[in-house]
Amino acid sequence: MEPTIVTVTTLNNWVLDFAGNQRRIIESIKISKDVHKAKVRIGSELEIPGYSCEDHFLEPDTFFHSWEVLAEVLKLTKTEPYNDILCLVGMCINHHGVLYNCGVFVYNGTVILIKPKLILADDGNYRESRWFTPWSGGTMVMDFTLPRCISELYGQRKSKFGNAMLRTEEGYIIGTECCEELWAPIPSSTSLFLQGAHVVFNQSGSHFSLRKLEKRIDLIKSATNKTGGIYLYANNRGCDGNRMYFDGSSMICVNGRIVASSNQFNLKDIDVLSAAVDLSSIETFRSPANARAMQATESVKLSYPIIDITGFYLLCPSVPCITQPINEPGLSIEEQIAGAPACWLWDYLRRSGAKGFFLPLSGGADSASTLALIGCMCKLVYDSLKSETGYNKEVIESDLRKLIGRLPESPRDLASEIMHSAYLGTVNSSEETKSRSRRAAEEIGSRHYEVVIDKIVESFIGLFTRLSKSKRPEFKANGGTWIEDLALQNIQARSRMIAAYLMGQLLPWHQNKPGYYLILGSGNLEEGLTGYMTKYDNSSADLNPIGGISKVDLKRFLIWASDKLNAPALSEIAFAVPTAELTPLKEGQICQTDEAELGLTYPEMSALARLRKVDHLGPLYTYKKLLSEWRHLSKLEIATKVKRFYTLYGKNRHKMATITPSLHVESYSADDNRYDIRPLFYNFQWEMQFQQIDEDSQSN
Ligand SMILES: Nc1ncnc2c1ncn2[C@@H]1O[C@H](COP(=O)(O)OP(=O)(O)OC[C@H]2O[C@@H]([n+]3cccc(C(=O)O)c3)[C@H](O)[C@@H]2O)[C@@H](O)[C@H]1O
Ligand SMILES: Nc1ncnc2c1ncn2[C@@H]1O[C@H](COP(=O)(O)OP(=O)(O)OP(=O)(O)O)[C@@H](O)[C@H]1O
Ligand SMILES: NC(=O)CC[C@H](N)C(=O)O
Repeated sequence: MEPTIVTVTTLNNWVLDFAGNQRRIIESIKISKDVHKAKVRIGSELEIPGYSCEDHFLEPDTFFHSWEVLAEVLKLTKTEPYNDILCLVGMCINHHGVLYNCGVFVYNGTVILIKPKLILADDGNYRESRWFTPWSGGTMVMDFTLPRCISELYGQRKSKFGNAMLRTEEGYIIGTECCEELWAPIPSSTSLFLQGAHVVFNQSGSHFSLRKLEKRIDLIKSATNKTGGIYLYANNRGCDGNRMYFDGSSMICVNGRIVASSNQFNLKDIDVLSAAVDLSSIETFRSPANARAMQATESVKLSYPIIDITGFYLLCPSVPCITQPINEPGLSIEEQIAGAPACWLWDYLRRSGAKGFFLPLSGGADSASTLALIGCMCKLVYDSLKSETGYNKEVIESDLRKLIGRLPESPRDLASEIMHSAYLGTVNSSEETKSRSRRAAEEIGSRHYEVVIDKIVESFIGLFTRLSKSKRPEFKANGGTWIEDLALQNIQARSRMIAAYLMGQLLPWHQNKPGYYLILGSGNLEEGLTGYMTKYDNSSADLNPIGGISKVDLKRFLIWASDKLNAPALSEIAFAVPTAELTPLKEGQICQTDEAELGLTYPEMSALARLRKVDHLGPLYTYKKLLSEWRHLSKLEIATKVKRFYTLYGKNRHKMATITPSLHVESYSADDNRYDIRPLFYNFQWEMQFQQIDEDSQSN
């Protein structure tokens, strides 16, 4: 047996919060040593400045403060009791005027090696090459002159910079790769392991998206299941100031099997994962694998430079037992939909300085889902308050005291302080939705109000009739045109948002609290894509927790949440027919339903949206693909649905410019600002595209 103890840290860091990030990094090193007696501590990608700094990576301040934080790490690890632990820290570094995304190896107060990222992440949400350059110096290592704040500490003037591996006193070889390098067809870790690395680290900034963890686990396991070795994967966690949620799930893997994993969703600011691993198991795994050996001997031509870590022994001879493999982590879709937004909302709330949320609650599935997510957040906060210890408990307690002035006695108690909702009814609203809205709010614990907004709407219409010399717009049901009908719908919806901002501002004052409440919007992903919402109503809240989630998944989530939160009204809402309630009721009954107005069902929209964004198909190729997928429909029916979708999408794309910021969840997200980068307006006649669809669908 050749045992050692390693730790992988998952920190909830925040962009440019250098003081906070420093506290968390320092504390994580202390825990690694004090609690876990570890020989190795690795942190995530860009943990010092925070992953999502974006154009702040162009500011010299970001680099300057990052070095200052690294100086504190050097001071901590220079002497007893926090020396003799190899640390890998993530930060940005300017070398000869080129900006690199780097991992910095530190041992006993010395910078041993700076390893720049070799392959940058540039797809989907990522745009790293806007700021950084990938290292293209191959296996070259150069001298790096350390800045004065480092050299003044202990006199180290130079360090190594480049693509190298490290060697311990016993001869164990250590390498590292950075996030995207694992996602490439030939990961850097493969050549590191083939060239003899025993342990490879991965520093990641990998965001949550539904069903993505499975792919990540496959990649992590595949890093060692053919080459053998120990793989330490450290990811960020939390909302670091943007639309993404970094979902932790840091892992330790030995010869293709996961031996430890941190949670995907929790509220720990500092999460240190450790494992006792047997280094001798690598040789026994490797030696029978001839194919590996053949490629290993071939790969020596690449020949990484090796840097010795003087005085560092990786072995911990007194480890009593080795950590055993665990089941692969994985949560249901419902748990993922609850987990990511709940954590993201808590980070957003505590970091924004707001005192709570205000939600226009219609009694429909979208706003009820938003309410349920707040319910899940309150439960998570309360459960964490009870279960956490030490640093993490102190942080949760301090955040709660700042937010509500005390510690809550239950999730509902917390909700009653921070969650506020209102049914904003008009003559077009029904008793059913009003009652469902009230009951759902009560069950979650939201302070609920019932407000009638007819007078506001009427005064807007009055404003126009004075101008139009009494020419009064009418609903279509009352003999008006579509133009009149839409204008009358839109003014109701838009008035709601204005009323919501008024309530979000004045309710805290009325409740003798300082501050303001964040206005929550509740447009689902398909509504955003097709523009089935009113511009400057739902497009203009402060944040929208469900904007990246499909209505199909939201329904499943509501039924699940109804059970978990003991809130029966949520499941009643999930089974109700979605309706905007913006047009007159017929004999007290709803006559406007979403799917009938749109001419598409929500599952159909979800499928079309996936083909547009994930498969990158335009109208004609979408139609062609669906001919084989939707065998239950005729050519003509498919053509009509594809054209309807693309007409709505093309006509309403402009609404994405003012869309409420939402958490990134689904791979076919339509968030124009960061993820779905496309024009603001189209010729939505799609002349050539639709003509070809027509020719084909009308032929035999
Ligand atoms: N190319 C372009 N670039 C920039 N802006 C453009 C534009 N084209 C129109 N616009 C602007 O957009 C406006 C039209 O958009 P908008 O005001 O949203 O109005 P619009 O899209 O016409 O109507 C909203 C639709 O959403 C439906 N809906 C469904 C469910 C719920 C709700 C709800 O609100 O609760 C609403 C409602 O039934 C209606 O069909 C135009 O009046 C114009 O100001
Ligand atoms: N009567 C209402 N009271 C308060 N808010 C409302 C009311 N009607 C609409 N809203 C707000 O406008 C948003 C958009 O309405 P929409 O009809 O699209 O969603 P919904 O009613 O929540 O769900 P569904 O589409 O499933 O009926 C709602 O999510 C809600 O925030
Ligand atoms: N930061 C990165 O390199 C991201 C890599 C990867 N594509 C992911 O989504 O996790």
